Amino acid sequence: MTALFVQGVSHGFGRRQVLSDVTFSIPPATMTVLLGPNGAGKTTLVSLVTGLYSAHHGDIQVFGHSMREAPLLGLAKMGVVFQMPTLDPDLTVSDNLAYHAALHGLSRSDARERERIELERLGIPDRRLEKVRTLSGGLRRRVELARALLHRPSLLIVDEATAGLDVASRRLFLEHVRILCQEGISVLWATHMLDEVAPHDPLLVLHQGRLCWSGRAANLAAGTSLADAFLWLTGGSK
Ligand SMILES: Nc1ncnc2c1ncn2[C@@H]1O[C@H](COP(=O)(O)OP(=O)(O)OP(=O)(O)O)[C@@H](O)[C@H]1O
Repeated sequence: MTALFVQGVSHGFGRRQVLSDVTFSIPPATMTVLLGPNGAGKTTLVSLVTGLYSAHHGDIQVFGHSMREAPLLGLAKMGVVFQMPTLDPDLTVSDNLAYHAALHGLSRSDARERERIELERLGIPDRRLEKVRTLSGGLRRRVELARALLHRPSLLIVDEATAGLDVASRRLFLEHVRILCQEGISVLWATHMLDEVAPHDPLLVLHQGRLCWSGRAANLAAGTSLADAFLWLTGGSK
């Protein structure tokens, strides 16, 4: 079943049109990259998919659940790492995760077990009792990923989560997400960083609120570099 189906979505703020007739779908167990320059509309699209706003036009379905008609069913299937960090820095890692688990209706014992598994998976089992404020940016992002996975989502939305991380932390975070895909989770990865795209990734290029290309990244880069093709599509240069 299609993990995410976005059909004819348009949205704007006031008179400003930010997304125009965006249509795409995300197959199961792939990392689909939503690539676009600053201001292309990536975060607005993520906000619509995650139910923060309701799209003015069009339909969004998460595993067949309409985000307009049955948003709670869609959200139950979805984990999100937002562009802006949303952990409470004065709480411990464990308390941040427990709060999220409670929102998703997990029992305390289930939450504790899920926390153990996800912190272990992300290589930070020993940090659970530390306050988030004391962690590096890279570790905080990993905690946010652990939090997004607590309720066992089948679709993970990641919005420019590597911004501000050093090269090693960025690579590690991306590797963790790619492993999740191999384990069967579908991912929508929004970024403007070309080096985060792998040749086999399904790629969506967003420019000025319109999808201007979709297909395998390798096909876009065929005969040229991904950077040149991206700049050509988005009116940069080349
Ligand atoms: N709440 C809002 N009110 C008015 N305009 C907005 C709002 N949110 C976003 N915009 C505008 O919509 C456009 C798209 O913004 P958006 O943040 O979705 O792009 P983006 O691709 O995520 O950019 P970036 O890579 O810089 O985060 C921008 O011109 C932005 O100024």
